[in-house]
Amino acid sequence: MADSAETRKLVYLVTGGCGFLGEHVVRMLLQREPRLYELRVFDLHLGPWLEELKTGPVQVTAIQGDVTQAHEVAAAVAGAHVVIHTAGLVDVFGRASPETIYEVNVQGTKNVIEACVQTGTRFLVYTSSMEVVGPNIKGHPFYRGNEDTPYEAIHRHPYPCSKAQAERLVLEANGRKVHGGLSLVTCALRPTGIYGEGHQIMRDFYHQGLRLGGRLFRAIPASVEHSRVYVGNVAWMHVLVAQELEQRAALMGGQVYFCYDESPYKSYEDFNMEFLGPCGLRLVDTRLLVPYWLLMLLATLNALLQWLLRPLLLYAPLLNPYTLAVANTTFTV
Ligand SMILES: NC(=O)c1ccc[n+]([C@@H]2O[C@H](COP(=O)([O-])OP(=O)(O)OC[C@H]3O[C@@H](n4cnc5c(N)ncnc54)[C@H](O)[C@@H]3O)[C@@H](O)[C@H]2O)c1
Ligand SMILES: CC(C)CCC[C@@H](C)[C@H]1CC[C@H]2[C@@H]3[C@H](O)C=C4C[C@@H](O)CC[C@]4(C)[C@H]3CC[C@]12C
Repeated sequence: MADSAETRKLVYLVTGGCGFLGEHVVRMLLQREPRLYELRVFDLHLGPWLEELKTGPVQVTAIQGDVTQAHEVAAAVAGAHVVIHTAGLVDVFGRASPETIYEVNVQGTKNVIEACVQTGTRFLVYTSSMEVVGPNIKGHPFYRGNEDTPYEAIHRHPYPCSKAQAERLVLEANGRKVHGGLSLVTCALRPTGIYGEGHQIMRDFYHQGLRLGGRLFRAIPASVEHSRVYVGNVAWMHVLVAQELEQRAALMGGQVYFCYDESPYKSYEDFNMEFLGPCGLRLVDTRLLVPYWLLMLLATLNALLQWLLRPLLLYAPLLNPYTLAVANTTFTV
C-alpha cells in the first residue's frame, strides 16, 4: 500500500514491547501495518534498540511503565485504537514470588482491561499461553489437540494459574461498553513454546552446553512431543488478529486461538538441538544412566537449594520439579 498520510491514522500500544515476543510484535507492526500513525511501546525495561525505530514515518513512543500501576497503564492506553498486551512475568524457575507473578500477570491485565474501558479503546489482543490448558498437574498428555479438545486444565504453579486467570478476564471483558458507548472486542492467543531470535532459554541451554564441554545430557525421552512456534509467526498472528478484530468482531470477539506453525513436533531437547547442533553442541543420550526418579531427585534438590540460598542469592536452574514435569509430558497442538 502506498505510504500516504491519510492512511496513517491508527494508534497501537504494545505492552511488554521490549520483551522477546514484544520486540518482534513491534517490528512486525512497523513492517506490516500501513495504517499505523503512532506505535506506543510500554515496558518496565525499555531497550536501547527503540531509538533506531524513531527514524521512520511512524511515531514510535517509548513509555517506561509498570502494568501493575493502573494510572500508568491508563495514561499509555488513552487514545490508542488497539492494545496488544504481551507484558508478563514468564517465570517457571522460581525467580519471582507467586504474589509478584499474580500482581503482574493478573492485576496487570485487569489494569489494561479497565484502561481500555475507561479511555474508550475498543480492541484488545492478549498474549495467553498453552500452559492455560496444560500440561496439567496429573501429567495428562495433550496430543495434537485444538481449542475444542476436552482436557482437564488443572494447575498449581503460579505461572499457569495466573495466565489462566488473566485469559479468563480478557475473554469475559469482551462486549463490555467502553467510554463512548461502543463495545470492547477482545481476543486471546495461546502460543506454545516460542523460539527464535532473542530466546533466552535457548541461550541458557547453549551456555550450559559450553560449560559441559560442548555436550548436553538428554533428560527427556525423544518420544515426548512438544509443540514449538517461531516468534516471528507469533508476532504475525498478533498483527493479523489486531487487523481482523474490527471486521470480524462477532466471530473473533471473546475467542482464544492456539498459535502454531509448521515447526516440527519433537521433544523439547531434540527441537533445541536443531539449533544447538549446528552451533557445535551434541546431545548425549544418558537416559539409561539417569532414570526419571534420579532426575526428579535432582530437580527436588535444586528446588531445596533455591529455597535455602534465597536469602543470599538467586539460584534458578532450568531443572526443577515443574519444568521436568512439563518437559516430560507430551503437549502438541
Ligand atoms: N516465551 C514463550 O515461550 C511464551 C509462550 C507462550 C506465551 N508467552 C507469553 O508471551 C508474553 C511475552 O513473553 P516473553 O517470552 O516475550 O517474555 P519476556 O520476559 O521476554 O517479555 C516480557 C516483557 O514484559 C515486561 N514486563 C514484565 N513485567 C512488567 C510490568 N510489571 N510492567 C511492564 N512490563 C513488564 C518485561 O520487561 C519484558 O520486556 C508473556 O505474556 C508470556 O506469558 C510466552
Ligand atoms: C529436564 C529439564 C532440564 C527441562 C528443560 C526444559 C524446560 C526448561 C522447558 C520444557 C518446556 C518449556 C516450557 C514450554 O515450552 C511452555 C512454556 C509456556 C510459556 O508460556 C512460557 C515458557 C514455558 C513455561 C516453557 C519454559 C521452559 C520449559 C519448561
